[in-house]
Amino acid sequence: MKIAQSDLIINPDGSIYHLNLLPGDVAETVITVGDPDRVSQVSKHFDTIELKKGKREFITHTGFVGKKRVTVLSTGIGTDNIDIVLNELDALVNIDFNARQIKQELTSLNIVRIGTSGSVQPDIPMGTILASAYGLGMDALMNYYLPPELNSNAALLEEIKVHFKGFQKINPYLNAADENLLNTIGKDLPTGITVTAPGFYAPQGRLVRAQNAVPHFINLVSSFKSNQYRITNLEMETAGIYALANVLGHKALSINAILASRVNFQFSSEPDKVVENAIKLVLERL
Ligand SMILES: O=P(O)(O)O[C@H]1O[C@H](CO)[C@@H](O)[C@H]1O
Ligand SMILES: O=c1cc[nH]c(=O)[nH]1
Repeated sequence: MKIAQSDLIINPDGSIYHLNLLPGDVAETVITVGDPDRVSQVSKHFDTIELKKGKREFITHTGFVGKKRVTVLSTGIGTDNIDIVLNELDALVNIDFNARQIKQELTSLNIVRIGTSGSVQPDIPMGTILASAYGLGMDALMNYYLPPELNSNAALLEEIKVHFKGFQKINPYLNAADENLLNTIGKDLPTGITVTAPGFYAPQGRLVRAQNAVPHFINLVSSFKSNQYRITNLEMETAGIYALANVLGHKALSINAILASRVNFQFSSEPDKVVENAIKLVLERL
């Protein structure tokens, strides 16, 4: 079946609508970062850079790290952007743009997010590099997709729903990291469940001037425990990446540079250093 022009939008130069990339511009290993300025912080470590493209907040550099072709791409903030990035990355490798049809042979991308995040556990201090074993979405993205069959954990999600039962406005979704990426790039790192929030302030329990509808949000989040699992940190993209990667058959891992300690009410005085550590760790382990 042909995919409609309104559903898969291809620019006059043959590039995909938002990412502004041509099929072939994307490597099979894709690093995503939220901040567009972080793209060159990553690609400055590449041995060669073959292309730099961008549109809006979606900046892409593709090049080589040793013999491995790697793309680094900024997503901007939030799972609404993740919807665009994951669908357009998938289309670039799995749709024939001329025929507007799904290819016979599908490509599974390795997608590694390098993001910043806030810890909700006292033993995970600022400066920690943490791998997300699970992404727990508190946003609405996955209300619009059929859930993935792989890498979900229905029993753990049920326990989480019971824990958050007083907070009826959300329909949380839970997806696991790719096991192989977790055991290689995430090797020996602290792990946990990463909560993906639909905002930075009240949706992550911050109080500035507007009053919070969920006043003890950090306590609620940090007190969840089930066997070896607990919620470790808060950010704004991981759960969407894990869920859509699983829906579309890609492999994903999120690496978090912990900049805030929400239990100690502190924010890092050297955020760039922490992010640089996370970038180097990921590139060494690709
Ligand atoms: O540093 P990045 O990757 O943008 O990630 C975190 O930082 C942003 C909020 O400041 C959100 O995108 C959050 O997920
Ligand atoms: O606390 C934090 C820090 C970085 N990014 C977030 O989304 N939250």
